[in-house]
Amino acid sequence: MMTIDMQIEDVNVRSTEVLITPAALKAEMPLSDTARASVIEGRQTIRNILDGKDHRLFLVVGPCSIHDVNAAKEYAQRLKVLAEQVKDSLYLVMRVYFEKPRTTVGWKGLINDPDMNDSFDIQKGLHIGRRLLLDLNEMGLACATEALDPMSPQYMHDLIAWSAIGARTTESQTHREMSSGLSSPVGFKNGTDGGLKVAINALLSVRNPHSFLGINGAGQVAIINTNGNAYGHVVLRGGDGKPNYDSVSVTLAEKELSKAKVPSNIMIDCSHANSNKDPALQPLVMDNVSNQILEGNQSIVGLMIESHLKFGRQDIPADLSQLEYGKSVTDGCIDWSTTEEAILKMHHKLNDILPKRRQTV
Ligand SMILES: O=C[C@H](O)[C@H](O)COP(=O)(O)O
Ligand SMILES: C=C(OP(=O)(O)O)C(=O)O
Repeated sequence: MMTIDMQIEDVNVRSTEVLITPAALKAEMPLSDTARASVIEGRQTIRNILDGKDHRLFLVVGPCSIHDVNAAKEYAQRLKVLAEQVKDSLYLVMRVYFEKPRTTVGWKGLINDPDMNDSFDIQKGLHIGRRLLLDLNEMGLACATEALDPMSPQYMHDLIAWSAIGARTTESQTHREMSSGLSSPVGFKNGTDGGLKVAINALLSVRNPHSFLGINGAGQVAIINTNGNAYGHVVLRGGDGKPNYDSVSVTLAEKELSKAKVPSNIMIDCSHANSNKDPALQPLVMDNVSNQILEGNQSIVGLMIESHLKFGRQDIPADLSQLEYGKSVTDGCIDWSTTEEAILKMHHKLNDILPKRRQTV
């Protein structure tokens, strides 16, 4: 005889667990005056670059993902020194990615599984993430992240100067709605197939007010009513096995942005499909972008570089004591000395020309 399962709710839900509220996490780790100043300066500098009021390029540079706070802090100390050296031409923002969108499955980042052992201690992940962002901002480094889970900005966006919406979520209404309320500028990647239309549609959506379901600081389900975010821009990351950082692709992107009547602000992601996922190719992309600027490009405002202390990537071992310090556990990265060399080269190449371009005031 056929047995019928009468359960109609939570059929596929194993369990739920109540989390700390955003307000309680912030009360445990409040924004210090120094960190606040760093966030304000970071956001305003990037807005000024997007508005053509600051001649510099902004570079989002750092590990593909953060899994080890000590390595992230060591990286940050080096980046801070470099940022000072190149500050006349390049504004360096540290890539502090805690949430990884996966093509299928895999480790989803420090917030989701901080112990990297499928224990999914999100409560711990939120604490570690907020603490690290506070520490980095207190060092005077502006931080960038990918806004993936629509709830996590409530916990730490007050410490973020620039956000990305990734290639897998640029077309998602949920992510466009969330971005319309984010306090930082937001870069929308082109789709994984290389299509730019989804990112341009995102810009047209995100600049408008939205009302949607979310959580408030007290952790209550709420209607979130937003003003719209005027500081959206596209990020070219290549796709479908082809790059799109070259001057022809950039010119085509400019034409599409102009047709959509949105500002011609383009960021180039030197990694992902623009480097065919070979991190060693990223400095070549950086150099090509420098040459485009020397030859008169007016639309490129920033770059993204995946970089860590050590070159390459590693799989997460079952025995975590076997993890190699300072090496990515997601996409491959260039190492620190290559990063330093490539950024200094860009600075020396562009230092004279940048003050003469894009200035609106
Ligand atoms: O930047 C990171 C990865 O490209 C992205 O998270 C997808 O990774 P995956 O294809 O290894 O899942
Ligand atoms: C996931 C990322 O990129 P993309 O969305 O372009 O694949 C990333 O920058 O970490």
